[in-house]
Amino acid sequence: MKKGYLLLETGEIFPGTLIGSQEESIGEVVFNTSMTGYQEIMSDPSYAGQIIVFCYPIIGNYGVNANDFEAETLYAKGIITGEICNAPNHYSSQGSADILLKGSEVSGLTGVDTRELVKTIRKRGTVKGLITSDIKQFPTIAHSDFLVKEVSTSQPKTYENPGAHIALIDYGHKKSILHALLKEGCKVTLLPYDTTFNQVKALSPDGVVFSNGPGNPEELKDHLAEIKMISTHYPSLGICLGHQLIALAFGARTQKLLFGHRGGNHPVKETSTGKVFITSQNHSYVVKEESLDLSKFEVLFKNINDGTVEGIRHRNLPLVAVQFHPEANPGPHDTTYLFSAFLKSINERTEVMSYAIN
Ligand SMILES: NC(=O)CC[C@H](N)C(=O)O
Repeated sequence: MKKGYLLLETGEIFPGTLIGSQEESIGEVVFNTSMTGYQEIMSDPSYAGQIIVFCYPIIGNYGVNANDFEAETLYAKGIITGEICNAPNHYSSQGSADILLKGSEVSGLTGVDTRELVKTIRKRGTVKGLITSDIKQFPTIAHSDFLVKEVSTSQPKTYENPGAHIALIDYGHKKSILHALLKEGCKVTLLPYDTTFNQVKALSPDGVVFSNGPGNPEELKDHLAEIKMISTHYPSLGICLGHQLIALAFGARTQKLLFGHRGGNHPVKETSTGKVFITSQNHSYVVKEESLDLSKFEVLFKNINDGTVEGIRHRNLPLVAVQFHPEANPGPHDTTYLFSAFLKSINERTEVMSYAIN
């Protein structure tokens, strides 16, 4: 048991015991309030560059297994827990969370006062942190926010199925998004983040999904013109980073929240009906409502806790984008209907429809 620390760039020090690779690691410290789903959270590529603090006091009690990964590897920079369970008990368990961290070369810290740490982040906002075995000066390392390239597929990959053909633009997709589309019977072609309109056109897909992903959406500003062309010409669904990119592409702006929304029980309200859905979320940035062109878009969902934009719909195009994760995993399945609604919008699209570029 090796003693370690989480040093925050704002000066606070949180002692604990090193777990996982036990290596020194620096990242943006964010917290997740989900009570379950630690394996899916740890393997969600949207956490690239971040150190995840689990608010739930014990992590690892039901182990990890081959089916619950959201990506091939873990991209997070570290894991912080109150307690980690090294004797998991579940019929599907194939190993412990600590062994997974070690095998994936991800560092971590357990035995940390996560309540105090979360209160600190809520006060300070998201800050950088260093997992280390000794207390030292906080390093000044140039930090890149352009993480999408690291987590996106480098080559197109096709998953055959008899249904509608969906191009899934991969900014660091969670496998659950791919699986939700395959479950709808779709053929899916996974495409690199920098795929152009002409490359999409060459595939003649029936629709396009813009995936989740890590970092600041503004880092992808060079791709916005292509994103606008693609989402103007094909029925499109944006999820999380994909939602932010669509909003930016149509001239809106994004801003960083003080400490983001990460958890499995974020309530959102459908503005047209007042109906509330409980959603899974993981994001730092939001679309600024006042920057949306309301003659072209309507706000489809709003977060009940802080009133931020959780979804938008184009008034004339079959284009919907949501800030939360309809694919869940972890989290409630209240909004999985958005995938079938997307497929419906594709099937109802008639040949004569032609969309003017907005
Ligand atoms: N899950 C995501 O796609 C996250 C989007 C973006 N990186 C954010 O933090 O807001």
